[in-house]
Amino acid sequence: MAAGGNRRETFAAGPYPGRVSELGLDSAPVATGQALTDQAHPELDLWRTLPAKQQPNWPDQAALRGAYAELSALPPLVIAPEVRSLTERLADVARGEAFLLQGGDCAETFAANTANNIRDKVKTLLQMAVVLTYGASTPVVKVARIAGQYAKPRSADIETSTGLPSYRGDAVNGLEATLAARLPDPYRMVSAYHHSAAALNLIRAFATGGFSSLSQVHEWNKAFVRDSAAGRRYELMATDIERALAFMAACGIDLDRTSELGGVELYTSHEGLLLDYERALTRVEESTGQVCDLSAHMIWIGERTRDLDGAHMEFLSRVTNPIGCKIGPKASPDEVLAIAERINPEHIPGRLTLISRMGTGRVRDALPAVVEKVNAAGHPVVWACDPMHGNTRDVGGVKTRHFDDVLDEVLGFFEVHKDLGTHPGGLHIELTGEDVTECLGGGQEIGEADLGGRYETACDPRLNTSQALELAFLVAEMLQATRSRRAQAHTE
Ligand SMILES: O=C[C@H](O)[C@H](O)COP(=O)(O)O
Ligand SMILES: C=C(OP(=O)(O)O)C(=O)O
Ligand SMILES: [Mn+2]
Repeated sequence: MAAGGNRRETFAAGPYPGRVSELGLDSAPVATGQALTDQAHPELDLWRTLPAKQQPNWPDQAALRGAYAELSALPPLVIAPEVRSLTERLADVARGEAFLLQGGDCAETFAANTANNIRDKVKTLLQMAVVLTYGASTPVVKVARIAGQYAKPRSADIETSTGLPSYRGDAVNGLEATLAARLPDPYRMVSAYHHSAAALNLIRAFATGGFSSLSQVHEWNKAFVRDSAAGRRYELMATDIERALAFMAACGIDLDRTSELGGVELYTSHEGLLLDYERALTRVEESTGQVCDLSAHMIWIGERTRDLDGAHMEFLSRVTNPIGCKIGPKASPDEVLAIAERINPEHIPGRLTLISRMGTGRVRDALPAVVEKVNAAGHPVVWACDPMHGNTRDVGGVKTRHFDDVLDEVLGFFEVHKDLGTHPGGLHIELTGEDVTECLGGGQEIGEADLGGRYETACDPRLNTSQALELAFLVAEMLQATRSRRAQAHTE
């Protein structure tokens, strides 16, 4: 590929108007902190020559270069061996030997990046994971949307209600409804890095301390089942889990030791939207030469930026992290196969997770052809279901989702995989550990009139703790059914 030649071309689109050379991308040595291009790895900057959707219009290009230089010099947030171990875990999912649980905020904010919020989110995710582990009788790979989910793609550049530029995540601009707050500031990417580092520090402590031991997480689940009307429906399964744990303890398994490694494995993820941020935190491992985006373990490409000839696909195809790609109802089977070929030409199991987000009305008719096509080509993908983004609705100007729609899309996803004999590999959920009132329904029967109570999201409506746990219990039942069907087929 004529990398050098391409970089001198005029940008077709994207955040940098003018020629690359005018920005000093191809001349200044990296060490000065002025360059945006790594002279040793020009292929990692090829994306700059392609149209990049959903990038902020940074008003100050010098500030962008400054922020980029600062980020490039900072230590990575995660390390390459962790990234590789997540790929291995996801390979287990692709083989049908594990289940993926990915969840967290739609948009993290700096203000909500507090110890309690982080604790409660991690707690909810771990509680869901224990229930799902029981349902699936396989390990659950836990990946949080946390410590970096600070950039948002938006439908409109201008917010209708205020006439202001849309909020694009705390890494870009502020949520406050003033023109000054909504102006993109590249140094917010540096703040996002520091907030991510602080969150990760706490998450790592939670993961290794007694906080996340199996018996502790089960105690929380017992409290949910005992103390809430929504939880009481799941008493039977909670009792079964209790029995299973008692059996393990009787066998001498220490439930307070969270794993052989002495800690629960919790990985981080976010949408790889801001390519300058992702590029600045992409590093080449000295010992292996492996290129990793060390801003998180897993990075996903959104529904709005997954164009095959776009900058996101170009850049993220070059990092070796596990990559997710959102697949909406309009994606054709050929297009999805092309995405698989592009991201994972070597068919590495665990490298690619296809996250369908079709909507409850479409999943049953749109997903089968996609799964069949990718499967027939022998791609070892993880099939995950995001039952949130295809089910957003407007109720009196408030964005919400109904629990029944969320559940029905998951049900449809399981039905499709059952019919095709493929593994319904995972769930991708927007959730919080707080008792918010952003999604309708669930055992608490949140109604339209309740939405105003605690509607706190900076972007999309999230399941609250109770709704998230209910979903886990219901999906665990679906997984149990899948398991007994498999066992039956085995004996026939
Ligand atoms: O999280 C996903 C998208 O950023 C979000 O759904 C876009 O929302 P919008 O349609 O309000 O811009
Ligand atoms: C933007 C998101 O989803 P999608 O790309 O599927 O719309 C998201 O996951 O927050
Ligand atoms: Mn969202």
